[in-house]
Amino acid sequence: MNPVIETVGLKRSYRDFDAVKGIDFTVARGELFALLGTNGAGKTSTLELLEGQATPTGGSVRVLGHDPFRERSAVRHRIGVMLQEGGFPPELTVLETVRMWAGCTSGARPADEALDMTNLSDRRAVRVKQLSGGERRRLDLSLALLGRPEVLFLDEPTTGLDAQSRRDTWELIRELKLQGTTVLLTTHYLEEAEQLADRLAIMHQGLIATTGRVADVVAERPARISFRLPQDRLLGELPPLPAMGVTRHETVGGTVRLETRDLQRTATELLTWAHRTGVTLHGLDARSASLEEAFMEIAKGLDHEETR
Ligand SMILES: Nc1ncnc2c1ncn2[C@@H]1O[C@H](COP(=O)(O)OP(=O)(O)OP(=O)(O)O)[C@@H](O)[C@H]1O
Repeated sequence: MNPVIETVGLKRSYRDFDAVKGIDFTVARGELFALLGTNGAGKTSTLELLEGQATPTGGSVRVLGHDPFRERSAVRHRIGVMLQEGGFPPELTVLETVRMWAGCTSGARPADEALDMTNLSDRRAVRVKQLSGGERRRLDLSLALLGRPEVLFLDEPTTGLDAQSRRDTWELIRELKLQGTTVLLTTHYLEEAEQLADRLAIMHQGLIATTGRVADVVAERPARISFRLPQDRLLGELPPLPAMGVTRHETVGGTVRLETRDLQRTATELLTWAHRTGVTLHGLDARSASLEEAFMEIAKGLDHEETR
């Protein structure tokens, strides 16, 4: 089946600065794809190309089988866009804003329905300038949903939302997905990507550093074990670390940190040794890699490569 979104060698430059340096990805119908990345990685620049707000410097982008910039009229009414900054007239009320937007949207949902979806119904008479930052984000989302879009572009949709509103928004996004909406989302909240994304890409300095399902991206990273040995014990007393499956180790401020690709084996051997020798491992902690670690390592690792 044809992908709903497809980029091939996509590039975007601002004068002589290359913000997006050639990226390839596809998003299938009904999928939620998350674009993550460090500040300035090129997420918004990419999103704007997908939304048809700008034309690529190189490569190509197709949305619903069309060039979103040149064939804007074929795409515009089938997509919903939530920008980072909505920029609404500050004097209009919430309801007036939604009605105004609905007037420019073919087949729009009733204004009340759109406000209900983002829990803004009780703020309908409030002027936009009086809304809190989080309420304004929810108004942005209501407007993006007005035209019942097949494809939804969400640029940091939950920035500034409190924990409850964030979870409500996640629930709404899940419901939209269940109804078949394809979603492309950028976020700085790794938990958001873990909760929602079918697949994700981590961008760094204009390139995709890694992409795949959350589990696949995390599986590329080592698990970690940390503990403190009693003062009269040395790390050298443990069985040979490579034989325990340890791929890297360090001791920082008395805490031993081990990395392993086989958490069960390394943890078992460590605990067996501790039991046999009667050693207490203080502050013992063992955990699989998280998306956050994958993210940090990518940002750190690529910076090292660049400064080499
Ligand atoms: N209009 C512009 N002119 C010049 N440089 C720009 C312009 N817009 C963006 N940039 C630069 O392009 C790079 C990518 O910006 P972009 O906003 O796409 O990053 P981002 O990944 O969305 O960042 P953030 O997470 O901070 O929102 C940044 O270095 C930014 O300064």
